[in-house]
Amino acid sequence: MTLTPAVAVQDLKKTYGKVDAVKGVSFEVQPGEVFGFLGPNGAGKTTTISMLCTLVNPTGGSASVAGHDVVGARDEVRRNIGLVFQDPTLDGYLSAEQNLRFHAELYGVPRHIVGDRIRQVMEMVALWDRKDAKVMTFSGGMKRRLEIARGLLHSPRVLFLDEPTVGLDPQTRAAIWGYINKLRLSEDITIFMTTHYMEEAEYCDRIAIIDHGEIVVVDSPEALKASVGKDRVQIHTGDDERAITALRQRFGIEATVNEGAVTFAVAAGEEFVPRLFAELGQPIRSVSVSRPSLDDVFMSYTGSTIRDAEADDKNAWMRAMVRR
Ligand SMILES: Nc1ncnc2c1ncn2[C@@H]1O[C@H](COP(=O)(O)OP(=O)(O)OP(=O)(O)O)[C@@H](O)[C@H]1O
Repeated sequence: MTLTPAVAVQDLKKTYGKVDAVKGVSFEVQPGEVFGFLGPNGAGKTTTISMLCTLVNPTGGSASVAGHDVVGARDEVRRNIGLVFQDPTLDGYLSAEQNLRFHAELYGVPRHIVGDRIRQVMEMVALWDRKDAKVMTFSGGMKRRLEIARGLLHSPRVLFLDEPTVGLDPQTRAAIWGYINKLRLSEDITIFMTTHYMEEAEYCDRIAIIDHGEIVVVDSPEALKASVGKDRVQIHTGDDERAITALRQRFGIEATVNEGAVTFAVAAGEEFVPRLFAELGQPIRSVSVSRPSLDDVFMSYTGSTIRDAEADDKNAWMRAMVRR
């Protein structure tokens, strides 16, 4: 038996005037998966998620969510999805519980189960003891947790999270991920999320790397890291310039100075270290070898780091502003 994919996307496109925000992406998400879109600001993540949630009309291609077409069956799609977007849409003057009741009514959650369901989702994000407090008194992290609870209230098949932890401190981000992981165990749900944080992409079953409106590669974080095929070696030396020249001349390796250490990529890093000590001809004070990170994956598939890609996007935007 083949299951209907939770999300199926075929050559999906979105053009805003002259900007090709999404240039024909195709992928499938299986039921129960946590699937992430990883890419720098401006890569087209929000535009894609907005098309899947029926908030933006595609320019071309097709997509279905929980088996329903995002253009032809918008109401069915909406009934089957939960949304947590970057900008909070809670009513600060209402209590946490009132916000959820309002949403339950909007989504037609049957009256006789609303009370229990509200308690269940609020307990999941550890907010039940704050149910009567006005949302305006909540911290950013509490609001995001409440939004996740609200997104789950009507038991959606697919939960869409657009940058669920952006702007939150590391501790709160870790807590949000704790809730998301708990959620996978307790609810029969598929999670589709976007992020530009490498550490977050690690939590996903599979990720699609998206850059300039195109999917560059889709796979599990482990498989992607293995595909880079090289380890990262960092050495502390007495003279970085000389070490870099020696690496180039003796091994044909291009190294750079990164985080205060001479850094380069090489296959089977641990086996390379003894050769390095024997043949470099320069004093080495310390050495570390690490497996490739998702940063290295992004770099190897796109040719730049995610931070540099974001800086370029910001610069392009600033140039456009200056030209106006
Ligand atoms: N409503 C719009 N009108 C015009 N251009 C848009 C609109 N929405 C997005 N864009 C452009 O489409 C491109 C993709 O934007 P999108 O918001 O999807 O990227 P993103 O990867 O989600 O980045 P971020 O994380 O910053 O939201 C960008 O160049 C953006 O300026």
